[in-house]
Amino acid sequence: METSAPAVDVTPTAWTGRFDGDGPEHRRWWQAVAPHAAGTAAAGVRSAVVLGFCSDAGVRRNKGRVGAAAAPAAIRAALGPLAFHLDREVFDAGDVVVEGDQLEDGQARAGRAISGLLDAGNLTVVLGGGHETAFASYLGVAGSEVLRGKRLGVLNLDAHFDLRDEPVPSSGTPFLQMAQEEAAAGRELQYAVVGISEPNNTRTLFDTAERLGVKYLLDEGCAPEVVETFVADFLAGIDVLYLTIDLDVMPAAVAPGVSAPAAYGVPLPVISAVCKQVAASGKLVHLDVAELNPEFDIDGRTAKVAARLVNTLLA
Ligand SMILES: N=CN[C@@H](CCC(=O)O)C(=O)O
Ligand SMILES: [Mn+2]
Ligand SMILES: [Mn+2]
Repeated sequence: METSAPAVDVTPTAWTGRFDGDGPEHRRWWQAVAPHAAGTAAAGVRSAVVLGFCSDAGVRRNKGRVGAAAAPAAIRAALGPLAFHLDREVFDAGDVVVEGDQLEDGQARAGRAISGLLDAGNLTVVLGGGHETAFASYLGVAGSEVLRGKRLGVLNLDAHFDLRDEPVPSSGTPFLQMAQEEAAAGRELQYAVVGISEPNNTRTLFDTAERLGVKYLLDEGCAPEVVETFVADFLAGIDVLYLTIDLDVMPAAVAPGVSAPAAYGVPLPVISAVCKQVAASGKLVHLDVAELNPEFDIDGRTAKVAARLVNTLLA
């Protein structure tokens, strides 16, 4: 399958990692990932294409701790040394960079790049960026042929609803923006969230979630079997899935490198199980990982978790 190159700001740079040999038995991510423009997909298995979204403009607007613009490079650095056990090819399309406060422009450009990659038959993986990444992802999926006539579901693993009603878009608004776009298109957003922290979402946000018919699980209610049933029920009502992981869904000890670390959080094994479940569903068309802030990461802990989850989702 031929893949077409999206228009991005930064073309892929070399990936690095430990070298144990050139043979496939020694292969690590850094040896397996090829620049997107040079890639062709293996027959039968969708290629994955990684795209960075270097942005913390939305976090800044949302009064958070900025630094997520450096996250795509940090996640690539954490992925590079991992042993490569995947059956699919992986390409790197480079980065879309949000300059200054030009968030809407960056989201639109990333959206076009994602749509092109989806239309070429790829599984797209966006490395955010603050959670404003999610609206870029939505633009990409909604603008793609993969959605035509299909029921879209957005599954967010997050301590926050990100349904803020604000005068300008930010990292706190993407899912309300999606709901508004879907309504304008005569559809209803199918939005579910796993890991909501009650003390970190105001009554207004719960009311908005209720009004929009958002399905959610509180962090304290995320027993493994409960989460599995919740995700299975959500998957049963949709055709195509966009999965977004806000790393602050996990406890601060696991994911310290975020704008808003979680006091409680959903354990990594539960989040990992969700990733396996959605990957096995056959409905996943697009995913992103958001809110990593390398400035606050401890020993690359959060970047390693992000890399591990991306690896799980593509396996
Ligand atoms: N993407 C982040 N969203 C959260 C941040 C909360 C916080 O900074 O405490 C929100 O807007 O609710
Ligand atoms: Mn969050
Ligand atoms: Mn979020």
